[in-house]
Amino acid sequence: MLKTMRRLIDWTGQRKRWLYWGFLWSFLQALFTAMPIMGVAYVLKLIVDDQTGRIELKPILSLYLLLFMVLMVLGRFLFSYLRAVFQESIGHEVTAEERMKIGYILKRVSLGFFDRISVGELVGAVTTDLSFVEMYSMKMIDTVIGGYIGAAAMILCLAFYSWQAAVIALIGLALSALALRLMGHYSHRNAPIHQKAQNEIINATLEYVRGVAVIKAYGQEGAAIESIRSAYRKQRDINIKIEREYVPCNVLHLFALKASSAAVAFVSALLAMQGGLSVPDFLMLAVFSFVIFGQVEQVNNATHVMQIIGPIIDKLEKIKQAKFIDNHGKDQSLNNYTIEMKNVAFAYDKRRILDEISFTIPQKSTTAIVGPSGSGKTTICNLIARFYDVDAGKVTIGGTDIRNLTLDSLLKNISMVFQNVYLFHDTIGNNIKFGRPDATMEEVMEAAKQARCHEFITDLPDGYDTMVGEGGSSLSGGEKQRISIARAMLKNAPIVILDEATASIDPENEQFVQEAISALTHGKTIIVIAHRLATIENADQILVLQDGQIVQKGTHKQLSHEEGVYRHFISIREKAEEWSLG
Ligand SMILES: Nc1ncnc2c1ncn2[C@@H]1O[C@H](COP(=O)(O)OP(=O)(O)OP(=O)(O)O)[C@@H](O)[C@H]1O
Repeated sequence: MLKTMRRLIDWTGQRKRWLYWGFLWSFLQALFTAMPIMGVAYVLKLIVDDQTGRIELKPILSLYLLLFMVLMVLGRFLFSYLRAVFQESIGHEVTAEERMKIGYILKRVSLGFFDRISVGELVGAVTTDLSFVEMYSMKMIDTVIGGYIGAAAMILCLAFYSWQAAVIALIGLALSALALRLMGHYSHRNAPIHQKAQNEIINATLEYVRGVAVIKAYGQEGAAIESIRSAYRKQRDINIKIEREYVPCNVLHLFALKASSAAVAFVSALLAMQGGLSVPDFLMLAVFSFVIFGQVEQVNNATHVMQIIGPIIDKLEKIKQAKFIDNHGKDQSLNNYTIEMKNVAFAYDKRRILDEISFTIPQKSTTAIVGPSGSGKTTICNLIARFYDVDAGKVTIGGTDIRNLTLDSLLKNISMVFQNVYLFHDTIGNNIKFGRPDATMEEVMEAAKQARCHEFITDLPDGYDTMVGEGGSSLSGGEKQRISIARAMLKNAPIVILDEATASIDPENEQFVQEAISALTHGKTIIVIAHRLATIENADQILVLQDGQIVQKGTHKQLSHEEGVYRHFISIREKAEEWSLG
């Protein structure tokens, strides 16, 4: 627990000194809790002395007492307020920064990072995990450190009247610490299992929601729900196990403190009976024995929570240690957009996908990439946009190795239109604006007009303010495609990478989409994963990929006269297009 607390304190970074100030306020708060008790005992002593005729009390004393009490109460509330102000905002501030840091990191890592970490783990980290830390971290630090500081202040006051009572209180604290250590040991063992079960729940739920159409179509609700149920069962089991181990340790911890409180009261009574302690002092120690461990009693929760927070911090550290793909890049402007791949090799993990790939795409020309499914067409595009780094060889734009650019300075030159369009759960206007956030509404509409989607947008009841379902679920394939083209039009980057997804679009929509694409690509350097014969035939260059290698390169005219994959591919396409026309 102490290790996790130290990590949490370090985690607060620059705000660490606020925490330390908070500890000082906790100490003063405890003193201002103890002092009224001591004050009352003192006054009691005076009253007894007065009644036994040893002294004569002056009436003004009651006024002093009242003033003292009011001051103590005010002081206590003031320090409690200061402690809360100094400590409690830290958690919110640090987690907000942490979320932004993670967002920034995710923007700059390679896509391979997302293959190594599950969506559930990532979503869990920025939602439930960080919220947990936000809610509990500072409270728990305050409970533990504030609790022990408070107890130390009270024991100090006890020692002033009876060293025996102080020693007993210390023994009680030590025994409770032992029980807490045992609790920490169990929690430490269970926390990663708890975390894993939580990630499984998020993964299973996301999987279910994403695949709900397929699940319904195949009538497999039962099987899909089963994986969610199994995740919930695992979490239930680990929670029960945690509770079972927690309860005995907790009982031991509370017993040690309560027994020590009772022993303080008992020893004080003995001392009073033997004349070693006045009656008012005895009464005061008895009151102390009830309040001394007030906050320490709650440290049991902190021990448990700290053990959950430990693996969360591990996970956040793991995400934060992700290497930025553009660590060595510089912000540079490009003025030539000729793309070149030289002897490029690439593998996902260990599976080699591309080998010895070399080609040049002169600026303002169109290059079509064709090849069988899985041959690596999308992978080539991903390497040009530096979603991944090449394993060998290099990719240059305008003669500059793209590894020498920051991602921002590279990607501002590239517009991408993907086969699987993703639209955000936001208005249509904002989805288009994503291409250039500072664009005016007029510019958004102009891009939409060129992308042939203005009309259908204005036909919607809320026009550009129409909310799009997550992933674009409330629009047709062709509509989504045109909105994504409008987004790219607004960006107006000199290089356009296009996954020409025509298969899922009906002929009427296809014509609109083609018109939109022509408007987008006019005068740009274009790389297109081509499916339509017209695109392939009109390209300035065709790259034919097979088994991760470029097996043919040239214009349609040149390649049609060569024996090889291209001729075969074209004949299949011709048949397919005849079919779709027929
Ligand atoms: N993130 C990934 N991790 C591991 N393997 C991947 C990943 N993405 C793609 N692959 C594999 O790499 C190979 C090439 O994929 P790629 O998407 O580049 O092919 P493609 O030619 O564009 O295919 P299609 O025409 O079907 O879209 C495929 O075998 C695919 O399974």
